Amino acid sequence: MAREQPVFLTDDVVARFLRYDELIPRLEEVLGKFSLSDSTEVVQPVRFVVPINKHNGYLGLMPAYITHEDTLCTKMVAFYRREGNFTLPSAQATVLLFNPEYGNVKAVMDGSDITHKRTAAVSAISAKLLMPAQSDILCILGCGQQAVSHYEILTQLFSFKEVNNSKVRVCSRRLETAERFAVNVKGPVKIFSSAEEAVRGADLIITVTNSNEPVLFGEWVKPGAHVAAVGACRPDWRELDDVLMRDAVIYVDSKEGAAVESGDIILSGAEVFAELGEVLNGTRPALRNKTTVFKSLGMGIQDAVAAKLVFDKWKSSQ
Ligand SMILES: NC(=O)C1=CN([C@@H]2O[C@H](COP(=O)(O)OP(=O)(O)OC[C@H]3O[C@@H](n4cnc5c(N)ncnc54)[C@H](O)[C@@H]3O)[C@@H](O)[C@H]2O)C=CC1
Ligand SMILES: O=C(O)C1=NCCCC1
Repeated sequence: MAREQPVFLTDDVVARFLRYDELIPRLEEVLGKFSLSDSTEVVQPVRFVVPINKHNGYLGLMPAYITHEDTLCTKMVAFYRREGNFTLPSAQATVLLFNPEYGNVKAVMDGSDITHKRTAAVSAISAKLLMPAQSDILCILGCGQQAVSHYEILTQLFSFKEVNNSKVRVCSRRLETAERFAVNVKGPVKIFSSAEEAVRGADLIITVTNSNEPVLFGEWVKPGAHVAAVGACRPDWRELDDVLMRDAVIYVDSKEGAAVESGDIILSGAEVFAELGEVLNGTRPALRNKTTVFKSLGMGIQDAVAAKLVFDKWKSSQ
């Protein structure tokens, strides 16, 4: 039998088929299974990272196999720490979806939309479980690609109050990035030039910066608030200071990943309380009344469920 050639799904096709309402339950299911102590269902090594020193970047390889869906997948993502007017986004991702029985590639997909949506969706799951029951104010630090997807899903799922003519506070290192963000998103934002002013009083704080030093300080954070910290994905990078890491209850996506990749965890010496998946599968509690941090690093299984969803929907549309 002749082998079928892989299909290439461009970013706009992926974006058309990837919907948050279908993605979120699949992420919840796979994260829950990943965090079961005897899980053999979900196989995912810690990301393998190759430094690209000459260009201040990294290439991350993110394979995963999910038995219950029979999904074999890997994402390759190159990411860069740089500021200024580069023509391309600071992360470039490609996803390969395999036929698990024979190992041939079924689909090659642009991984940008998958990366933006699955990361924001996982932060939204953390917010659903861990932010205060009455959460009025959302603050986003960083105004790049991830800030846009986080704004989209968080304002869709939760109703933040109109405070000073704005539901969402944002602050970025450069004012022009924040202004571009405000034009791009569909909805009101209030731009702050001081991160401290943006953060004080917020119930839900998202850090989506490419900083390698703290941008969020425990002293500014309202007791009981929830922080989803998405940047600082290298062992020597920080977004959060030691005070916040010491005082908050810390959740992560993967304990194994956090111990190797998260500068906020490694350098602060903070203890991890639980994986988000343990809350989802009922083995650890969601301490919503405390100040909580969800340290997100990104996982291959998140890309795998998203890629399978896209491929199945694309296939049935043919
Ligand atoms: N946890 C996860 O699953 C994932 C994490 N990431 C990480 O999330 C971060 C954001 O990703 P993108 O939005 O794609 O990057 P981006 O390069 O599009 O945006 C980064 C933003 O951070 C801002 N920034 C830098 N330093 C700042 C500071 N001190 N205060 C306020 N803003 C500051 C920049 O001005 C820029 O607006 C990156 O670190 C990336 O590596 C990306 C994908 C998945
Ligand atoms: O999970 C991902 O995808 C990424 N994580 C950290 C760095 C950029 C991409």
